[in-house]
Formats: sequence, structure tokens, C-alpha cells
Amino acid sequence: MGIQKVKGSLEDLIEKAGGCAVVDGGFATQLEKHGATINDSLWSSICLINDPDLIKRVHLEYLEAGADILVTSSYQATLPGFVSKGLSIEEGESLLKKSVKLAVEARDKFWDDKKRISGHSYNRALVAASIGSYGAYLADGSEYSGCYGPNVDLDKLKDFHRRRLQVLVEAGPDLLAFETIPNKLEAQQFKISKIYKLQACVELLEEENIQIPSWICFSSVDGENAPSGESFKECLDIINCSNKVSAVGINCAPPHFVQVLVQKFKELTGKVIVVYPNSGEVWDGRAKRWLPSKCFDDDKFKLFATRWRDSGAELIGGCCRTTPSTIRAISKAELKIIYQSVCVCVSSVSFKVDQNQSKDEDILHHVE
Ligand SMILES: C[S+](C)CC[C@H](N)C(=O)O
Ligand SMILES: N[C@@H](CCS)C(=O)O
Ligand SMILES: [Zn+2]
Repeated sequence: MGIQKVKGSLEDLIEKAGGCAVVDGGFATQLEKHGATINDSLWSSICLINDPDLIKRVHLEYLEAGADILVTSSYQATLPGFVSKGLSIEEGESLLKKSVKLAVEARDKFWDDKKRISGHSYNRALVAASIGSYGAYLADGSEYSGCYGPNVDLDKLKDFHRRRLQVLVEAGPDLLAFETIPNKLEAQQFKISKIYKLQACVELLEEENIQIPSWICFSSVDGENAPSGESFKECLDIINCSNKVSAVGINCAPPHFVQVLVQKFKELTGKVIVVYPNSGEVWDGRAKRWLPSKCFDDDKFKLFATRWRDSGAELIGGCCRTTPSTIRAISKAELKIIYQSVCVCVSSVSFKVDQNQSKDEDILHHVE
């Protein structure tokens, strides 16, 4: 059965947004900006217990900045993770539901306020329930390495994901966001477990007959290869076989990888392409801190968002270490207007504006 195109679906949002919708930015980053301490095995999801009001505040800040899609606070929220904190399964399930509820409440409040104002430029946002990888739950940074150990097989991964998936879907998000699927694997046994990971997500969507759209995003540490060390083609071949997955792409990888990866993904799939890279800083899983590296500032995000759109991305945002100001810059980028091929004559010099590219000094090619 195909994805139901209900009102408010991902495709409708993209169309309303003019062909490219904006995903929010670094959720944990913005919690920290407000003073939250997230150095914890639950990482940003500890705020579901400690400070739910702050979660809602951060969602509202991203909406105000122009996000069309909110990603929930459940990235590192898992039932075994909550149980290890002394909570019961019921309490854990209630916190998972709360992650969706907080985002839905923020979206509804924001939209109720905005729709009273004539001429505003916002869309009614969608809520994507975040499903972090098994590596996120391990809380050792292995979402960037894929090192899950030799004992992780398909059944274990499906067991790990199944109940959380069911609970999150029951809570009523608009879509599911599988995030930060690891990309680089260093040993054969991990290769096997990572490709299983991918199958686990796809198989679960089928087995649970999930009726809302999903995206699956990979991390990348070399800008070239797929999760498990195998080619992206191999991974996308699995995803392409599932009509439960609407979009596929990259998150929490350095932004300078994105252009080439969008082009590559565009060749490998007909699905919507979603990209929300981090700032370029690198996560040190042992020290639990971000290390400085080559970064994009907000202006660069704005410039490159247009290029990513021109290459075929239809969902663009930011991940770790990006902030509402990054999302504001992306939402102000020329993501919507498609120019037809025209010649503009300026005195005796003419410039050609490429078809399907947006207004950007870089795409004005001198054609004397
Ligand atoms: C996206 S990473 C920076 C999240 C934190 C990681 N799973 C850890 O707990 O170390
Ligand atoms: N949605 C998560 C992704 C972490 S890689 C967050 O922004 O915190
Ligand atoms: Zn991230």
C-alpha cells in the first residue's frame, strides 16, 4: 500500500512552501544555549524529564525562525534508556508521547497566533517524531562510526526500535524522522550490523503498517560512502523498495559534503531528498563535546541552501550546532522562486540566468 497523501502531508507542505520546505535546526544546541545540561546518557531527551517547558520554547523559536518542520525531542529517548534511569516502562512511554505532544502544542499555538495576522509568510508546520539510531542510544558517539559490536543483529535492532516506533506513532506526529544512521564502518561485522540496521527500519515500517510518511537520514564522515561502509547505492536500493519511506538524505554531517551527496542521491532515488547538516564541528563521543573544525556560518548556509535546492533537495535545515539564526537564514534563502531561462541585456553585456536555478550572483553566467 502506498503512502496516503492526506492533507498536511509532506508532499503538500513542500508544494505549499514553493518546492522546498525548511526543517528546523540543532535542537540540543538550542537547549544548551538556554542553559540546559544535557551531558547525560539521554542527551537532549533528559529535558523531557527535567524541563519540558524549555523543549516547547525551543520548538517555538524554530517556528518563529521559519521552520516548516519541527523534529521532536525523542532522538535519544528510548525505553531501555528511561528504564536505566529508574523509570517504569509506562513512564517511559508517557515521556515518548510527551515529546510529540510538546511539538504539536508548540506548532498549534504558533499557527493559531500567526493565522490571525494577514500576509504572514509562514506555513502550518509538520511535526516529525525523531527516531535516533541505536548508536544514539549507546551514547558513545557510535552514530558516527557504526561500531555496535558483534552481537547486534537484525532481531535485536528491530526489538530495540519496535515499541518506541509504535508509541511515537500512537502519539500522532505527522511523520517519522529516522536520524543519523551511521555511515562509516571499520570492520566487517559492523558492516553487517549496519546494513541490518537499515533493513530494520524499513522492515519495521512494513510490519507495523505505518501510515504516516517517514524519512531516513544518514550521517557521513567522509562525504562519499554509505552507512556500513558500503555504497549509498546499496542502501538506497533497500529504501527504494519501500513505499513507506517518503524521503531520504543526510543529517548531522558536515555541510561541505552536502552538495555532492545531494547530486549523488538524486541519481540513486526518486524519493524526496532531505538534508540538514551540522555546522561542521565534529562530535567527540568520548569527551562528549564538539571539536572545532571547518564550519559554515549562517551566511554560508543561506548561500548553499540555494545550491542544495538547485541540486534537487526539497527539505533543507540544520542539525547540531546550528541555531534559529541559521534556520532564519535558510528560510530567507531563495528557495522558492524558479526562474525560467531568460536573457537579460545590460548595455552591451548579456547574462544568462539558468533554468531551474534561483536568484544568486553565482548563477549569472556571462554569455557575451
Ligand atoms: C548527535 S550526537 C552529538 C548525540 C549525542 C551522542 N549520542 C552521545 O550520547 O554521545
Ligand atoms: N534531532 C536531533 C538530531 C541530533 S543528530 C537534534 O537536533 O538534537
Ligand atoms: Zn545532529
